[in-house]
Amino acid sequence: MKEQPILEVRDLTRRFGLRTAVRDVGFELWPGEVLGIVGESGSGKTTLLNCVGGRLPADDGTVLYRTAAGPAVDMLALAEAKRRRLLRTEWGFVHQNPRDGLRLDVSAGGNVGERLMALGHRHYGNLRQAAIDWLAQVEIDTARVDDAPRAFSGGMQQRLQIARNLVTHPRVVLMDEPTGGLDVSVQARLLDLLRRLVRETGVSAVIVTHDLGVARLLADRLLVMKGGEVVEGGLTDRLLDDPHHPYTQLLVSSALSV
Ligand SMILES: Nc1ncnc2c1ncn2[C@@H]1O[C@H](COP(=O)(O)OP(=O)(O)OP(=O)(O)O)[C@@H](O)[C@H]1O
Repeated sequence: MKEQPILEVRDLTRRFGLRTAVRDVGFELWPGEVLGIVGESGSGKTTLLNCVGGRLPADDGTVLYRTAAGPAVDMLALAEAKRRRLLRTEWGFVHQNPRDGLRLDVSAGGNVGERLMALGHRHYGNLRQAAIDWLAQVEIDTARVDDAPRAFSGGMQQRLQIARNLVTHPRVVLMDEPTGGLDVSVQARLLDLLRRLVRETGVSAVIVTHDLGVARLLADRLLVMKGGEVVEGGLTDRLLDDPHHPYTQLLVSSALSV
């Protein structure tokens, strides 16, 4: 059977009052692909991601998702309960600030295990073992399994948020500046980890970042946004080595000069 995109976004538009934050944006995400969305601050990246991930209503457009069961559904037109169930069982969302994606007063193990519980897993020993396995995967000392993430460093919290998202084996993960707000050395380690995990799990991912270095390391393909619109898209190496649109040329040359 011919491979089909797992996600097809078409003509997505979102306005805030008179300002159009995202205008007629479309893209496809293929199975196992990492798509990076880059652009300067205010270009609409986060708004786009939030609309695709059901965190913000869109004014227009479709988000066609090919479900694990087979049929494609428009996530924006689904009944709320169905949409929530799919988001919980087949999607993940990694926030820039791990505090937005974790329960800070619940133990690290609980943060990972409760996602499995939400899918109906009940066996305590298995939940705990899965949590321990995932802490190890994201390089958190498993002796910290009972500690609350409030006491973790920013890098550890972010790795825990990633474990919490991946433990359920989602098919699509959306990430908003996953390495933003971290020290450069912590960022580098997290980037290596993310790169390994997306390869090993084969998850399809959309990653919003303003950092072209992050985009180059993680993304197979890039979309460049400016003023709410996509101005250029293409394979990461081609796009960064030979940008066609003047705005992309500016982004690339200013990233090289810092
Ligand atoms: N809740 C909101 N209310 C009003 N305007 C908003 C809101 N959220 C975003 N905007 C506007 O929409 C536009 C796109 O913002 P968005 O946050 O999506 O950009 P971004 O590319 O993600 O930027 P950043 O990297 O700084 O987060 C901006 O002009 C912003 O001011």
